[in-house]
Parts: sequence; C-alpha cells; structure tokens
Amino acid sequence: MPFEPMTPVGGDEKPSLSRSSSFKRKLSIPSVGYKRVLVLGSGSFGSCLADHLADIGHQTRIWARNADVVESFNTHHKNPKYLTDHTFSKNLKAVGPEFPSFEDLLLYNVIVMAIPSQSMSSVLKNLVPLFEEKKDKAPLLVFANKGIEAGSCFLPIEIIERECGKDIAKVSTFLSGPSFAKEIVQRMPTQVTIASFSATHAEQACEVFHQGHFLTFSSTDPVGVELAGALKNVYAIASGVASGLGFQQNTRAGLVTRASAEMQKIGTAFNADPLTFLSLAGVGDLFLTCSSENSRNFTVGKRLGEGEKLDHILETLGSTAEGVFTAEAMHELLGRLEMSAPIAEAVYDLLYKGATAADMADRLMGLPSMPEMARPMARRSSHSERFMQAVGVLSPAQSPSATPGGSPPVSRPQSRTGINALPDDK
Ligand SMILES: NC(=O)c1ccc[n+]([C@@H]2O[C@H](COP(=O)([O-])OP(=O)(O)OC[C@H]3O[C@@H](n4cnc5c(N)ncnc54)[C@H](O)[C@@H]3O)[C@@H](O)[C@H]2O)c1
Ligand SMILES: O=P(O)(O)OC[C@H](O)CO
Repeated sequence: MPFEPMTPVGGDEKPSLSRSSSFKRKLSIPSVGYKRVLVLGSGSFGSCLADHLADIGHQTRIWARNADVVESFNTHHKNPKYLTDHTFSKNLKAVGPEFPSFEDLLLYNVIVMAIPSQSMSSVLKNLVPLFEEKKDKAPLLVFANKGIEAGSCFLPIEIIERECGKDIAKVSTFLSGPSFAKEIVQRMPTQVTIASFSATHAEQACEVFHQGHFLTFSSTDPVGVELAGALKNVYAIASGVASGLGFQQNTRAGLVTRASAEMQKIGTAFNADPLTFLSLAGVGDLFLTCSSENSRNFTVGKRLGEGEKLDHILETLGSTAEGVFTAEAMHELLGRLEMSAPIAEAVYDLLYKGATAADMADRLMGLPSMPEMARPMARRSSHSERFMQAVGVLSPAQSPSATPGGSPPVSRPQSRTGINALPDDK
C-alpha cells in the first residue's frame, strides 16, 4: 500500500482526539516529525499502539497475518478479534496477510513489534534481510512485548541479539509500563518507560509516541525494564490467586511488596539498576497488573484460585497471558542463577507441578520469619554474563574467570535500598 508524501495525516491540520473521554489535550507535532510506522502484530496491544500512532499523525500501517483482520481494519476501522468495541483511527491502514516484502519494509523508518514473546523470534527473522541491507541505518525498533522465551529463558533483547546480532540489540528500544490497551484506545492518561542501551534511540522512540494522553520517559536500562515487564506477569498470577481464594487488601499489598523485592533481587543478577524496579516499568506495572481484573495474568490466577483448571482457562481466555510461559522460563532461570524467589516458584508449582491454590497459600504463609531488608548482593550468573558480553556491556576481561578469587567490578550503581537481595540468598 503506497505512502503519501511525508506530511501529517490530514494535511497541516492537527488530528483531533475524537474518541477521547473528558481528558482532552491539544496534540502537538512530534518533535522527531511525522514518521512512517509499521506495527507488527494486530492483537490488543499492537492495535492500540497503531491507533495511537496513526491518530497523532504518523503514517501508520499495521500488519495482520489474518486476511479478515486486514479487511476489517481497512473497511470498517474495526479489529474483529480484539478491542471489538473500539473504532480505530481512520488514518490507520492494515497490510497483510503476507508479511511485508523487502521493498515495502524499506519504506518505514519506525517498526513497532507487539508479538507475544513466544512468537517474537519467528517474526523477527523476517526483518534480518532488512537489517543486513540497511546496516547502521536500520529503522527505529520498538519492542512492546513483556515476557521471557520458554526453553532459552531469553529476554526479548537476547532474542534480538541471537536473531539479528548485537548491533541491532544495542539500538533496539523497549516500551513497558502500566498500559492496558483498552484504556489507551479510550485516550485515558497513560505513562510508560521506553528503554535502550542507546540513550539516543530511547529518546527518539519517546518522541515518536509522546503526546498529551500518552507520556513517555526514557531509560538506559533495557534489561531492568524488560525483566520487570516479564516478571510482573508471574506475580500478577499470584495476586489473582490470592483474590480467587477470597483474600483481600492486606494480602495483596504484602504480596506485591515481596514480589517487588524478588524482582529487584533477580534484576541484580542481570546487572539491572535497582531503581528501575521503582519505575513505571517496575512498580507501576506491578501494581496495575496485580490489582485489576482487566489483567489477563491476574484473571488466570483468580480463576485458578476459584478452582478452575488451567487448560480450560487458557482455552477460554481469548488472549495472551505471558505470565504462564514466563513462570516456566523463570523457574529454569532461577535454577541457573542459583537463586530462590518463593512467590515465583509457588506460581510455577501451581501451573506446572499440580499444586493447588490452597497449597500455594499454605506454602507462602509457612515461610519462616526473616529480616525484611538485606544488603544488596551482586549475584551475576554465567547466563547473564554471556549475554552482557554478547551485547558489549561487559568485556571478557571483567568476567570472573579473568578475575582470580573474586567477582568482577559491577558497572551499575549499587542499591542503597537494600531490598534487592532477600535473606535466603544462597
Ligand atoms: N494487551 C495489553 O494491554 C498489553 C499491554 C502492554 C503490553 N502487552 C504485551 O504485548 C504483547 C502482545 O500482547 P497482546 O495483548 O497484543 O496479545 P493478544 O493475545 O491480544 O494478541 C496477540 C497477537 O499476536 C499475533 N501473533 C501471535 N503469534 C504470531 C506470529 N507468529 N506471527 C504473527 N502474529 C502473531 C496474534 O495473531 C494476535 O493478533 C505481549 O507480550 C503483552 O504482554 C500487552
Ligand atoms: O493483561 P496483562 O496481564 O497481559 O497486562 C497487560 C499489560 O502488561 C499491563 O501493563
């Protein structure tokens, strides 16, 4: 589908927030100018981000692998499967069901990927010829998925490095934070983090998305942001279980706080900045997802707590609950890290080992008393070191094998909060 000349959609006129609620802000032209954006993935999140980007003036195409979805977007401005009540921006056009050709991919200067983490790799492979051709002039890449790949236990940035190389991984950007798609399409005020090892790319991505109802904050801690986004889904399942069992606010607040401590501890092993876990992508998304039935992960947990079987829940959920896969990957990862995280482990046993919701509650409330706060400890594993070396944030000279008798220097600032290492660290 050819592009018009690079002017704002609708000429010089600012697009209006036609479907906004009482919260209306004047739109401004993004400071990076209008872009040609391709959104890959036409589920809830890809659709809502494409709607936002088209509405604020970017020439936006959404790729759907289903012909009916393409037809419905282009004819009725509707997604027949997700966010079905919403009428999408008339400026948004769909392409597909075939993946865009190499020549078409050359037209875009921003590519947003909103494919569930377990399928991300297969879609990413289609972009490799583009990256090989464009080398350091690759389009700005924004990844919006929140999960860990089962089997490899890879974060999205590691999948990118594996499929596309470290040069692409280093400039990729990751959008995360408290952001239910169904609220974004209603133009409810939403705030997110966009992170990259490249501050320039993170800031550029922020400028593409930033508008009155959708605020962006940049970060240079993509690993912390991705870990937080993936892990909160597992803890949302735990919080849902508590709700399904009939527990109330004390339980949830305690669970979320201990979940935050587990997340910081795991983050430390990945050399993530502990402060990231206090950000929008950290506690922001953790609070949101652990406290709302609009969360699919919370819903899975709640239905398990009420006694439903996992297979039936997943068959009838109708949308992706990343936490189910991430719980399995996290179990494997915790083993490799030689680290315990009792809540995450209890979710794994509930999903994969036949434990019941009541078993889970007994186990977590049967933990011994312990100091709540412990000194932070950097517990980097060979898993995280391999990855950090691959993307160039750790040189081989800094690895433990090159540092007789001790851990290598850790480049991130040390936490003063003291809550990122739990007292049961081995
Ligand atoms: N929905 C939200 O509110 C929300 C918010 C923030 C982040 N996210 C994250 O965004 C990611 C996508 O979630 P979602 O809510 O859009 O999921 P969804 O279940 O609503 O949709 C998933 C979409 O991906 C498509 N898809 C799956 N495998 C594919 C493949 N191999 N090739 C092409 N398309 C494929 C499906 O057809 C579907 O359109 C997840 O990682 C999720 O955690 C979602
Ligand atoms: O519906 P969930 O549980 O996948 O959560 C969606 C988003 O991650 C919320 O920020």
